[in-house]
Order: sequence, then structure tokens, then C-alpha cells
Amino acid sequence: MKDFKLYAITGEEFHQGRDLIEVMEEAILGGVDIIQLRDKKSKKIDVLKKAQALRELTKKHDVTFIVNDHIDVALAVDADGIHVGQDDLPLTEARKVMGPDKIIGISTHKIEEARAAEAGGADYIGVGPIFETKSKEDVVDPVTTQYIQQVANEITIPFVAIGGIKLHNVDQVLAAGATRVCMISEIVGADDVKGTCEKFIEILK
Ligand SMILES: Cc1ncc(COP(=O)(O)OP(=O)(O)O)c(N)n1
Ligand SMILES: Cc1nc(C(=O)O)sc1CCOP(=O)(O)O
Ligand SMILES: [Mg+2]
Repeated sequence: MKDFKLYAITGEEFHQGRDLIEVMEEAILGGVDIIQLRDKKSKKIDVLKKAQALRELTKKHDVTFIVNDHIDVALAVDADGIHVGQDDLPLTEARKVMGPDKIIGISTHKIEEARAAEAGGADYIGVGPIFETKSKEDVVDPVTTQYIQQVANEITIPFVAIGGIKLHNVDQVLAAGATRVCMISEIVGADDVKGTCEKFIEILK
């Protein structure tokens, strides 16, 4: 997969009434190089419509597009890949459905899961939640930056830190060995989405 640094996930509850595509385009213009559609509430038809619009946007800006959970939607819109969790479709089955060329990312919360993801052919792993987050209902306890250190020391596929990351604590995440960060609320909930992303890009340099 094309490498990335700043990963933004949609979270329309934080958009303050702003249009999904406008918010995500601002994020892209600020430097986000991978976008994930995550929608836990909408009907499938509406998830599909949002995915179509985001596919068009990400194509226009040459940004990687990932769909969370819905493999059928990912395939229907020719997304670049899918993100699955530990309780979603297992990696082997996800690979069968997605084919060899699509990106498969998987969430991990402990080193055993990271090892299994690497051995199972994941293209990248999510490492989190690093800090407390209110953006995910069924979230496990924070894994802290210690888990980043473990992954950085052992895992060779790309990993992205996620969960409660903000401008004020991202230094701790990078100091622990992460080079890629992923956020919902700090990016899409910002008053100035583009400016916030530019600040992250400056810090990530
Ligand atoms: C990059 C990234 N990392 C982790 C997650 C969480 O996925 P999952 O555990 O399947 O939980 P839901 O997002 O489906 O609630 C993610 N989406 N993206
Ligand atoms: C979707 C998600 N997955 C996580 C994990 O640890 O796997 S934490 C999380 C929520 C991230 O949102 P925010 O940046 O607003 O904290
Ligand atoms: Mg999931």
C-alpha cells in the first residue's frame, strides 16, 4: 500500500452540522493522506451513497480510501480497502472476499493480536486505544503508549496509533515510536479542520 502519515476517520456526530464531503475535503487539503468511512448508524443504502461520494473525492485528490466494517460497500465503490476489528470478518475470510490487491487493516489492542495480524497478511494495523476516547462505544481500556513501544520494536508492517489522540498529546505517541496517527474527533470536530491537519503534518515531519 501507499505509505501514509495522517489518517482521518469520519464521525458525523462531530461535524457540527457541516457537510461530510466538505469536512473531509478540508482534511485532505490540510494533509490527510488516508480516509476511512465509519458509519455505525445509517442504513446500508446511505452508507453506500456516502462511500460513493468519498470515493469520488479521494480519487480527485489521489488519497487512499478505506471503508470500515462493510466489505460489500467497499467492493461496490471500488474502495482501496477495508478496516476490520477483532470481532469482524476474520482476516483470512476478508482477504478471500477482497482479493490480493486490496488493503486490509485490522485493529489490535495487544501484541498477540498484532503478531497474528502480521502473520495473517494484514497490510496495516490499528494500535489503540492509546488514550481514553468517547468516539467509540464498545472500546477497551487504554493500551497506553507502552503498547506502541512493543509494536514499534517487533512488528514490521505499518501501524497507526489511534484513540484519544489530540494536538496536545501527539508528542507522547511519536516519542513512543509511532510515525502514523489516526483520529476522529480532533480532526473532524475541529473548528478549523484544514488548519488542525496542517499542525499535525508539521509535528509529524
Ligand atoms: C485505523 C483504525 N483502527 C481501529 C479501528 C477500530 O475498528 P473496530 O475495532 O472494528 O471498531 P469500529 O471502528 O468498527 O467500531 C478503526 N475503525 N480504524
Ligand atoms: C474507532 C476507534 N478505534 C479505536 C481502537 O482503539 O481500535 S479508538 C477509536 C476512536 C478514535 O476516535 P478519537 O480520535 O475521537 O478518539
Ligand atoms: Mg469494526
